[in-house]
Amino acid sequence: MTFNPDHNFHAQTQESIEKKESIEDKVSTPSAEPVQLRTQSLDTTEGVIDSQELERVLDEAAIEAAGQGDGTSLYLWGLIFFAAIGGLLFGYDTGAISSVLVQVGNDLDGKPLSNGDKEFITSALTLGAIFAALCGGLVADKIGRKWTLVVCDVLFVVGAVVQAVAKHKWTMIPGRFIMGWGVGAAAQVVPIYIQELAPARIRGRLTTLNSVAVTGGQVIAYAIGAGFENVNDGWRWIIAMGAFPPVIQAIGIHFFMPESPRYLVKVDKAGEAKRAMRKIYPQATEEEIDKKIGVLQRHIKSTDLPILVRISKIWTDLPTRRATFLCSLVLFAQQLSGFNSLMYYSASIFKSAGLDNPTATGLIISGTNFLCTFIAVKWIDRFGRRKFLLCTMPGVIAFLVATALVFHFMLLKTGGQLVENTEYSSTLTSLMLVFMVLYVASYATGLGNVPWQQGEFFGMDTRGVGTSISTAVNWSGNLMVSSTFLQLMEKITPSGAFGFYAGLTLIFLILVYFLYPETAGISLEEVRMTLDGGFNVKKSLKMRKEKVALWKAQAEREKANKKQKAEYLA
Ligand SMILES: O[C@H]1[C@H](O)[C@@H](O)[C@H](O)[C@@H](O)[C@H]1O
Repeated sequence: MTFNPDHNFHAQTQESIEKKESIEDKVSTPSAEPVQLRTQSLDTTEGVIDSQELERVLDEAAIEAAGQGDGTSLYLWGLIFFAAIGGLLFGYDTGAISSVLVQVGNDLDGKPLSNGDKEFITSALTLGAIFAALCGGLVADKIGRKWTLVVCDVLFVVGAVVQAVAKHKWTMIPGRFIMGWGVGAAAQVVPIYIQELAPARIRGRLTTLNSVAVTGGQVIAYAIGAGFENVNDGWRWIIAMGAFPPVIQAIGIHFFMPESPRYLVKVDKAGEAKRAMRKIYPQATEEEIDKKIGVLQRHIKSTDLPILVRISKIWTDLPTRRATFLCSLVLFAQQLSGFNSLMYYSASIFKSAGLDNPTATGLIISGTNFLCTFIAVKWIDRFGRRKFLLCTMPGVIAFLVATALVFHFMLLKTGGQLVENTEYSSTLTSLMLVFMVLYVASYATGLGNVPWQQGEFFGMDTRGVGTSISTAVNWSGNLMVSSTFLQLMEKITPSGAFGFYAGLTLIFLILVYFLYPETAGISLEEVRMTLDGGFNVKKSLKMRKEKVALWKAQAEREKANKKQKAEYLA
């Protein structure tokens, strides 16, 4: 048989068009039979189908057929940039506190802050964020994603101004509490907005951009903090600077950002949704846009249950209960591994340890966290979420223990406590820094990022409620660490505090090993099937193994095809 180099490509395109048409037929024909797709059947008539999966296939088919790259447009990137300012502010406002605490001196109430005051100020933001996480999703459903972001911007600005002009602790604390509402709501809404805009094929990757924005915001906060280290009232400027990005975002929202098409369809504004879609997908035909709107309408109809029903499903529907438990577990583990004790108080620790530029040194911590986030973003899908956690959590434990040991020897001469103005061994101080950096690197590649992939554990109808609960659990863990760390160091010494986090992380590692299934590369439908009847870790690993074998075979085939084509052309 003679080889026709174009044969495979025509066949593929034809196949994808056929696949797309057959799926679209099913979508627009309520009485149609279930479609056999990939490894599972999707019943569009009962609303069993996960529309993300369906959308993904539609996107893929449309893109493959039209040969249009990954389906993104400059406009879409612009939208994601403006939305990610919310993540940047989350990072900036949580990261800035580290330098603020060491620079505030006697500026509040004319006396230095006690450890309790520092913890109170820091955790006021976290407390606000817990409340906001619980109701951010509901507000976004009521007034839309775009206007919720505007509300966040207002909260960011008001919170920043109140803190920047504060003369008393009791002005500073409410200012941070208000800001916390902005942070918590933005943390909830930005990923939702990005997810609803992004083409399904790169949705996961675009969502992790939010993590990049958060950790990037923390680096910027540390860098600005270091810049203002020796400036009079510098801490007020550090906080005040957090008031500018929200203004830029609000302008972007006003002139540039459309409401999420999904939300528009939900509130019966299909015309506006179409206009938004046309801008987001300039390469799509009018027919494709109509089909996408059809998918959204059908899907919203099948998943738009009353809020009380959705909340009760978290408990009554067993796979959803397990999903909520698992997501809360790893998001709690993320916080109780103690990372934010460094994010919030590293400058205070470094100052007590006698380092000259504590905030600038802290940049190593936030910088490592930021850079290692990219490792997670790049490899998370290929390597697998479970594997990432199981490989990095032992590193977190080991380097926490190592840090605790170094502290133990370093602080022998001051009775185990960090005492300011003491000359500590420079070798041990450097070793402390090295182990802290390694600890942060292990944290950021696993625990810092993997738990935020939580959305894939839930069905569309419970995703909002389920992730609100687990996000609130995350902020609660954050509150526990931020409101106790300094006193914990006082009571059980720094070495005891880090050892304590190591012990907690070990317990979480054991739980992850026995309970956390692999979700990478498994379709959303399959993830839910995995949680049916138990946590089914083994089943999920088997499924993934089969998938990986399938991909490998496919990759081999593609390679052989390419080789054959190259040989033919030669
Ligand atoms: O994933 C993020 C990230 O690791 C941040 O650096 C940390 O401050 C947050 O608490 C966490 O949720």
